[in-house]
Amino acid sequence: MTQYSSGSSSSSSSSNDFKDRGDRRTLEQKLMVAVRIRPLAQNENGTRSLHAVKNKMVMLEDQESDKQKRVAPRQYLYDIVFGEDSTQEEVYEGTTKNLAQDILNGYNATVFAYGATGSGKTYTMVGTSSNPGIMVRALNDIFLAAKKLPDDAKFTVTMSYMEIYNENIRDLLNPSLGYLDLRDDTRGRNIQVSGLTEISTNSTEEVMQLLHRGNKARTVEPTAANKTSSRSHALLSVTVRQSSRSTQDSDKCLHTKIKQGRLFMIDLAGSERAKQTKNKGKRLQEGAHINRSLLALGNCINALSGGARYVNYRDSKLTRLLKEALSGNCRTVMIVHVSPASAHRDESKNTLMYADRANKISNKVEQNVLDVSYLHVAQYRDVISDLKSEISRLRNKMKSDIPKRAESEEKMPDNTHGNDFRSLREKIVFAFKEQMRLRRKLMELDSHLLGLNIAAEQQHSIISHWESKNNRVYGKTRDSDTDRPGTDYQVDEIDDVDLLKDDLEDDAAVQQAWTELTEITRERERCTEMRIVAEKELEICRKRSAKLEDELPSRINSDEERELLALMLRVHELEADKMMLQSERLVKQHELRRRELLLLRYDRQRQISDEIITRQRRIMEDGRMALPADLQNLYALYQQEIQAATYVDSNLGDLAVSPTVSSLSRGRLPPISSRLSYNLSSDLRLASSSTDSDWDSPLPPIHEPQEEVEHVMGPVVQPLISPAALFPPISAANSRNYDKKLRRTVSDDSINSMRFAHNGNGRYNASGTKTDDREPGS
Ligand SMILES: Nc1ncnc2c1ncn2[C@@H]1O[C@H](COP(=O)(O)OP(=O)(O)OP(=O)(O)O)[C@@H](O)[C@H]1O
Repeated sequence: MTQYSSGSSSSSSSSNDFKDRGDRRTLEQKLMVAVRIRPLAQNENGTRSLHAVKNKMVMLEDQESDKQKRVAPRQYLYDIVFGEDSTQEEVYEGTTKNLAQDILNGYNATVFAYGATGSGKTYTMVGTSSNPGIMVRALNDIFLAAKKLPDDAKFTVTMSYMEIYNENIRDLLNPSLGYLDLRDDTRGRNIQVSGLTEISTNSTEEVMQLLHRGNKARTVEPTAANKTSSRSHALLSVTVRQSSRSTQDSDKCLHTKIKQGRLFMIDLAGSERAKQTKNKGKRLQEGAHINRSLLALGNCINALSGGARYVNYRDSKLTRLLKEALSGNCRTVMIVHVSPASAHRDESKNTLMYADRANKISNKVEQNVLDVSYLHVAQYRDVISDLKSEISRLRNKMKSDIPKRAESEEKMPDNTHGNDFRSLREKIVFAFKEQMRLRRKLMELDSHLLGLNIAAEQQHSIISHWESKNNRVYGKTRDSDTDRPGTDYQVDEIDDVDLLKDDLEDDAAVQQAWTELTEITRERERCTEMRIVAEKELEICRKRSAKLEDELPSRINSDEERELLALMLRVHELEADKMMLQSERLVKQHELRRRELLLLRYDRQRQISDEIITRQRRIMEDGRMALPADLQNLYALYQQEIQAATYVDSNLGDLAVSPTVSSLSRGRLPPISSRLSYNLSSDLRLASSSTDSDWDSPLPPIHEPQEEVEHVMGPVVQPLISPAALFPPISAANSRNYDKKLRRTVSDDSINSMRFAHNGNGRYNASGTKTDDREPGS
């Protein structure tokens, strides 16, 4: 299943607005419109109605009637205009060359050729063997650029090629599959062509052969307007995926950076007028389908250029597939083709106007970089793409070597052959099933390892929290071994037996976390060993499959057998699709867990910051220190933030008289606490201030935390696991009981909610239930 969602692209244009979002770069990208004017054909009588002016403008001559009225010729401005004598190389360099590099940098891009029938679209996109077009040149450049990548970067190119003919999708790399379904979710996103052949290769020659094969399979018919008129829209998709492994961190996790870019190259069928093409019957019906889908495309372009809030992409399969290119995360180049001949003036004018509207469309594009900080997530996609290559190799084997088959037919009596074929088929099915089992096992082990890494991080956070809390509150010093379980704290001064009891309980909590951590580490080692064994088994299985594949061509004896095998491969393909969906779900689940952990960390940091502010404030109030102006400004900003959050949180209706403004105008700051009423600031200062002084503090009152975690900064985004479940408020005056309560929560809820239950045998499973001892993937 091929996905046509989330894409992006970059641009070399300096006018683009790049924003850095951490690792990802986002930019506002205008749809680039290029115009190519094809040379006059021999049968066109030599008069021209349009020509290029200075690579940016097309001048459209008047009609005879306008000339008499002395109407000025129309001028159209575009990003770039190629005149009649432009070469294939110039067009490629001016429109697509930069995209090839962008794809390697993890951006998505689309180039599509638009124009009336016979205007030169296929010439630009496909070209001839002596003068290749954009598709071949772009693929060549992608492979050349990939060769320059560092050796440790893993690089794969996957391609698919399809056509939309009469609103039906056909696989050009495997036309025998018949019509394919287009699927998307209810909101029209994640568009997928089910069952489309995706071939993964690192060989330029193979890609060129595939492209040639696809072009030969395309529906092309002669019409009065064009001897080789394309009767379908052809869509070539090239996906480049790079993963580079970098440093290992203290947890021995591999950090993998994955960049994925996709280049979509589309040769649209030409818009046509029945009068000009003189089409009848089947040709006329094709023309109607072509025009309808181009009309849908035109409507989308109109809506987008006019800034419409709703754009209807659902009118044709073409627009559904182009949705991302037109309005999503994708850099898009539209190459508009026109004939200069006077006879085609009206069509050319329509096309130029169409292009003019498209000129106003812009997209937000983003680099597709996934920083995978956990072990092996990157392999999910590899697993699926390996499976798909396996299937497509088998398919190719089925088709090749027919002469050999004929020879073997003569040698073998009928029933021997039947048994032989059956046994081979069974062996292939078995080998494939075995591969699927092992790959699934690997995937599940990886997923389990990811979960263990997250659980380990969580335990580290718990340990670090309790330890820092003890050091801070009771001024204890730790000996050098406290990082390990079973270590005693050195207590300087203890005059309270209860405190000592609590200390011991804290210590027990830390110890428990350490115990959990040791078990997690043990489980991690066990899984890693299982993984190594599974990988070895898979390698053996793959070799066995390859041997069976080699035998295949000589064993197929009839079309029925071929069909049977094709059916079997289809089943395998669907299995692979299913596995892909499962793997994507796993990746999403892990991403969610990772974000939960991140939220917990941020919340912890925020609590520490609040504590620092509160303590510093106490010192300032006690010492009656004057506030420096810049700090006062910062407090004002802080106050505004809290109010904004409070407003959203509690839907406070009437904030007409802003306390911030009124308090600041009196040179004082309003209270910090969001729960405090604004017009009682002086009472509140008395109620919540840390001192009994009548000194009029310029600082906001201190907010005393209550039993539950108070969010001084206003409402926080709640992670799926409440931060309170992991970290108690540092500043809680009566935190001892609360701490005890939390400790229980830490060891039960947090782990449970991360869905890692500890079973009786000291093993963790990812299901969150105390079930049996089954190995992942078994
Ligand atoms: N720039 C060019 N230089 C030389 N020949 C060209 C050029 N553009 C187009 N041609 C020739 O014009 C004819 C029509 O071109 P082409 O088939 O590419 O048109 P098309 O727009 O793809 O038409 P259709 O929509 O009917 O498929 C072909 O014979 C092609 O070789």
